[in-house]
Amino acid sequence: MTPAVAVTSLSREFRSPAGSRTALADLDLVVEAGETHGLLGPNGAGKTTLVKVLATVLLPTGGRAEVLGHDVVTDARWVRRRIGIVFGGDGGLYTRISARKNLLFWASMYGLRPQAARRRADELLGRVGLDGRADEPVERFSRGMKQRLHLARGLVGDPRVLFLDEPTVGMDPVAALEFRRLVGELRAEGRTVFLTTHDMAEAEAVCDRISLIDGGRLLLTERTELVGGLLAVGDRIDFSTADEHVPRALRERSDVGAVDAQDGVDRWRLVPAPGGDVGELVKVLVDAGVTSLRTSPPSLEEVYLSLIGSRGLAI
Ligand SMILES: Nc1ncnc2c1ncn2[C@@H]1O[C@H](COP(=O)(O)OP(=O)(O)OP(=O)(O)O)[C@@H](O)[C@H]1O
Repeated sequence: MTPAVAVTSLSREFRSPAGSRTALADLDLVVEAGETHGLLGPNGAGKTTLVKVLATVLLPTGGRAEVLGHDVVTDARWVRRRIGIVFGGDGGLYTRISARKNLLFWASMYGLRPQAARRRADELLGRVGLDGRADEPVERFSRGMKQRLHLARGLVGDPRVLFLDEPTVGMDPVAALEFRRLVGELRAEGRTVFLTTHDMAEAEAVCDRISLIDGGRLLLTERTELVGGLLAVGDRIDFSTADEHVPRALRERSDVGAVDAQDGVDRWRLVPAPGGDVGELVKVLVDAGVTSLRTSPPSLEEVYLSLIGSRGLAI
């Protein structure tokens, strides 16, 4: 099947009198059709630039990018008709008019007749939970409500591929949860969702695969559930004990990397040292009388911090 996104040796330089800056450097990436793919990376990594190139908003300076098998430069019109774009902020929304009128306007831009446009607007307003405020000017909306309207706008053209740049910034936890449900629905409808996020829990919850980029280069692409296995350390072991000698004694062992107190009464987390045998450590813990043992692979956040580390602060 033709991939939703295929990027080959893609580069993008920004030139200015002060010098040139490489936002994307020789990037290769494939996003399969129907996949929900998350793009992670520190500030300035090139995430927005990549999404803009794929969405035909920005021209690449080298390499090639295709959406659904069509070149984003030479076939930009074809691509535009099949994608939806959701960028955060106020841009792209007409704030003096209502949410409904915004959607009707965008529906007319996609060539929908008035009746079909009204139906689409109603359906989308309900889908993003704005039906109760549909006729208020957007300038009265909170940031999260504007973000939800952006989402609705991105869906007006019934896109096969949806690009979302930081889609849940400004959403409250309930709206963010609703957003995850919505992404699940879009996925079930066979749409491809390509999203950038700084929210690791969100990426873990909604993405089939994750790509990590830094300095305009691709560091890795992996299935979300396998990302934890990329760290050359064993599973974490969570346990409960009221006996403070237990964590202290564990820290003395050469096969233990760290033992840290966790949220909750008498909860601890043991991280094995590289090469530490998780099975052996579990036995040690059982013999020490701990309770509520649970092992889990390293989280996406741990992998991210381990791979990107303090580079995330050096833009
Ligand atoms: N219009 C522009 N002119 C000059 N440099 C730019 C422009 N847009 C982006 N850049 C530079 O390109 C690099 C990548 O920026 P980009 O916005 O793609 O990063 P990002 O990964 O989306 O970051 P963030 O997580 O902060 O949103 C940065 O160094 C940025 O300063």
